[in-house]
Amino acid sequence: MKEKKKSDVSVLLDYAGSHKGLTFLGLTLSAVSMVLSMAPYICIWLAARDLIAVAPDWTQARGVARYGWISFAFAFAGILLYFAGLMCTHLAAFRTASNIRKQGVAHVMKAPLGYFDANASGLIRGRLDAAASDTETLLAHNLADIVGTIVLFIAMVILMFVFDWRMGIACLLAAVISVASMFTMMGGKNAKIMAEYQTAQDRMTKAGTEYVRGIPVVKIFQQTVYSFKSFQKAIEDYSAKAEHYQANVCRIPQSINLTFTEGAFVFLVPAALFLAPNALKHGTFAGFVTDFAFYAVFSAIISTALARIMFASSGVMLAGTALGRINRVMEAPSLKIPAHPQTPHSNKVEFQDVSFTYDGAESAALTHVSFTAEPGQTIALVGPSGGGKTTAASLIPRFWDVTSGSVKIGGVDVKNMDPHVLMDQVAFVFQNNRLFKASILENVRAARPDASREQVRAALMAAQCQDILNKLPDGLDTMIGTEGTYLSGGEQQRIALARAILKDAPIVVLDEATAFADPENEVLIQKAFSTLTKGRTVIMIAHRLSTVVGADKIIVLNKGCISEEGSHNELLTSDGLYARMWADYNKAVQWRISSEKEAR
Ligand SMILES: Nc1ncnc2c1ncn2[C@@H]1O[C@H](COP(=O)(O)OP(=O)(O)OP(=O)(O)O)[C@@H](O)[C@H]1O
Repeated sequence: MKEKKKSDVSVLLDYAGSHKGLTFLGLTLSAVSMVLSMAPYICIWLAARDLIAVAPDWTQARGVARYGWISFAFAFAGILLYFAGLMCTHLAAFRTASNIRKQGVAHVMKAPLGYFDANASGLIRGRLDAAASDTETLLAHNLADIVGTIVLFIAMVILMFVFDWRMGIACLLAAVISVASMFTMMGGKNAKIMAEYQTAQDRMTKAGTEYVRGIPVVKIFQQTVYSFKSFQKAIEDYSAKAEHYQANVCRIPQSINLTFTEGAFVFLVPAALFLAPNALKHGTFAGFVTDFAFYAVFSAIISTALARIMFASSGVMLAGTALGRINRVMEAPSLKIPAHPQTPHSNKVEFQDVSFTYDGAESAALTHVSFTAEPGQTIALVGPSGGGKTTAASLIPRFWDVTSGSVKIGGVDVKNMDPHVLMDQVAFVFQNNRLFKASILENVRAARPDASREQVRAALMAAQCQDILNKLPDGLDTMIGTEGTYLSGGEQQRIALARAILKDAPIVVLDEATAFADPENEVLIQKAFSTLTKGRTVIMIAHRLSTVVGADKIIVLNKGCISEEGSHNELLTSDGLYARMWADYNKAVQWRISSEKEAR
């Protein structure tokens, strides 16, 4: 049997968990308060009827004051229940929104790290935050208003038809036209247009963020916003989608709605005139006027109710698109966790016939790559740009999972290891070191939260960071990135090396990027490297060939394949790609030395 598709609201209510009942309680209270809110209108009508009946001797109308009190009591009770209902729906809405945020973050945490390359964490957070707040409005206000108004409508229809079904129809006709015009805005083609409009808004926000990030480049090259084609296109696209949405979805229904909401009694006067002769024949003029007053008063409630529905229905649409955004976060792929994790027997790292293609890429980034790093060995990955070095290194911590073949640590496929054990086994130092806006202590301690201050200090010393600590005002407790405390690229890298040293993992994956370091920094970084790599299995991505001369094995990756492998001397003898790269590298070094000499 085909499974019935759940409505957006019930999917959202599932996020409320144990607070779902509170939402229903809030909705019930809101519905009851709406029914009670009709009482003052009925009392006004009853008072008007009594007054008209005894006119012009008003003193005869003894019940009027009583109606006033009853009306007050019902209005007061209605307001109290409405507030109690709102308290319930608000509590449930806050919990639902926080559950959405928590579940979204928890789900994304299970995604492979590579997922964050294509989905910036800021964007995911922004998407979740905005979607959660949109649902908050629906669950806290809109839903209660919709349920309450529907109940109010039903009660009104019953009441009106009990009095005079013809006047009832006249009264409701305007309402039906209004509601029908509004419903044409929802669902089908219009929901698609609304979703496109929201997506265009998302895209513009994303492109705006990229533009702000790229402002330095724009300024340096004296460009204008128009040089940021994607941002310009996103703005134009958003503007077109917004106009399309206004023109095709909103304009006509909202005009009809406004006309009939404000003029809910347009059909009432003709109906009254039509029914007047017969009514006057069987009753008094006073009775006829009173009945007309009843419907005139109720048409005012219809206007209020319609305005409420109109406001609330936009909340439903907004929540529908918000749910779409939440679903996109929830669709993030999860890292497959083994049911029976295996423990590695050693620190050997093996690539066995590994091929890997990025999602959506036309060609493979790695093809049939096999190599082994024995425990304690240093393996250098070298090769032209785009050869696959970073990709190969990223497969060890499961940034991505191999397309075919296997990556093993100590004889166990990384896919069969407990992810926590995998992370404990391997320390990473990437080019983009990602220091947080926090103290140096906290930055280094991120690798091992239970480490003492002394252990952190020792790791910093081993990573040659003495000079950094000496020059900073608060030493270990200096906040990085605030009040002018900024570190150079080389200094940041040494802090990141301290973090890896503190982690004390038996396997180290290192993206050696000293290109931006000055000679002094470079010497210190090299010393920190040798401390970090001593006695460990090291996979090193090398950009500068001087650092790989001492490696146990050099793997030359070109266009995703291993084109050569061996020690430095072996590769020079075989006179292939590596030998050419080495010659080029030496030429570049010679050129630098001679230009520096000339400059002096
Ligand atoms: N996230 C990604 N999505 C799709 N393709 C990618 C992605 N990252 C890298 N690639 C592609 O995979 C191939 C290998 O890239 P990789 O970054 O591993 O090379 P590399 O040898 O580390 O290069 P470099 O020395 O310039 O850092 C390249 O063709 C690259 O365009």
